[in-house]
Amino acid sequence: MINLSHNLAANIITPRKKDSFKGNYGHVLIVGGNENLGGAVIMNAQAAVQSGAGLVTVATDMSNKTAIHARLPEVMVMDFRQDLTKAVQKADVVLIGSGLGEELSVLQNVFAQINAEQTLIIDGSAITMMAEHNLSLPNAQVVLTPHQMEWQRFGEVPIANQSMEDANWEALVNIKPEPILVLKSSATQVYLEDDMYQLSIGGPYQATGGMGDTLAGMVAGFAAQFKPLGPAVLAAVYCHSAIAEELSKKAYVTLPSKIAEAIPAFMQRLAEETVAKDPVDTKQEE
Ligand SMILES: NC(=O)C1=CN([C@@H]2O[C@H](COP(=O)(O)OP(=O)(O)OC[C@H]3O[C@@H](n4cnc5c(N)ncnc54)[C@H](O)[C@@H]3O)[C@@H](O)[C@H]2O)[C@@H](O)CC1
Ligand SMILES: Nc1ncnc2c1ncn2[C@@H]1O[C@H](COP(=O)(O)OP(=O)(O)O)[C@@H](O)[C@H]1O
Ligand SMILES: [Mg+2]
Repeated sequence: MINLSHNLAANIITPRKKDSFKGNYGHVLIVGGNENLGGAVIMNAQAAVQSGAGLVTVATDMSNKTAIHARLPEVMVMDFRQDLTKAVQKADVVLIGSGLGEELSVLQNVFAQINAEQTLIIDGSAITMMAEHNLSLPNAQVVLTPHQMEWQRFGEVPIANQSMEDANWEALVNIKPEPILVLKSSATQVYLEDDMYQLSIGGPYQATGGMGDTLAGMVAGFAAQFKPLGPAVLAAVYCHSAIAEELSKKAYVTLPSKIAEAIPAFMQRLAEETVAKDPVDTKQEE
């Protein structure tokens, strides 16, 4: 077990190169939000944009379009019931499942289009549908972000056993291709290659709807910009709870949208630590 520490995040969030443009920071496609759960994709998208993804497109139920545009003018919107072939092809990272409800054909279409080089983050309703319909993972770089009930459904590990590392590894052995597992709870664990990382920050001020949707958007935004994928996921998980913990000093609950608003300033502080540690290198990049 490795403590998911500040340094793991600080090492990956580095200053941006002066001659870069949006194409260097990845295109995220978010697929989710049925007619009742559009807020989930707004929270995904807000977190992905604030994390610094170069471009963000949301494929969703069209009843969500005006709300998304009103909240997030940075984001492009399309109907998740149209052919998603081109949209998936253009994406570096696809996040599917937050607020997706029971839109099985949307899930199957994305699974059919994704390729082995792309990152696929699977959250919320997509995990529940995979369990209900016995779907396998597609061939992609997969990150699963279940809460405890979703992991019980898909990984078939009873919630009571999920604090036991071995029980989760046993379930992971049977899942191909091997995903990165972010098992969310009051003591979130990340299973990555042969290691389990334990988050020791965060708290019950995070127990509010949309908190996981915000995390999923951060994972997508970080995965779009920072390589390799594993450390990017760890950094997103750490920053999400570190921001919440900071906000909790002055707030009884830390709303997901407030966490998203605080992401750029928090990332800037971590990037400045890189400059302080390595001033010569950074100067050469200017
Ligand atoms: N504003 C929105 O549009 C929101 C949309 N949401 C979406 O709604 C869909 C359903 O997700 P839900 O998680 O609400 O419903 P689920 O039915 O998938 O999970 C909730 C059930 O799991 C149980 N549970 C046990 N341990 C838990 C744990 N550690 N964390 C959470 N639940 C635990 C709860 O008691 C409850 O019975 C997802 O796609 C999700 O992304 C939610 O994120 C809430 C906000
Ligand atoms: N008591 C708690 N302590 C720390 N983190 C918590 C606590 N309760 C919830 N969280 C965090 O909030 C998020 C909840 O995710 P999830 O249940 O998927 O939310 P939603 O689907 O409503 O967006 C996870 O990141 C989880 O770790
Ligand atoms: Mg969730």
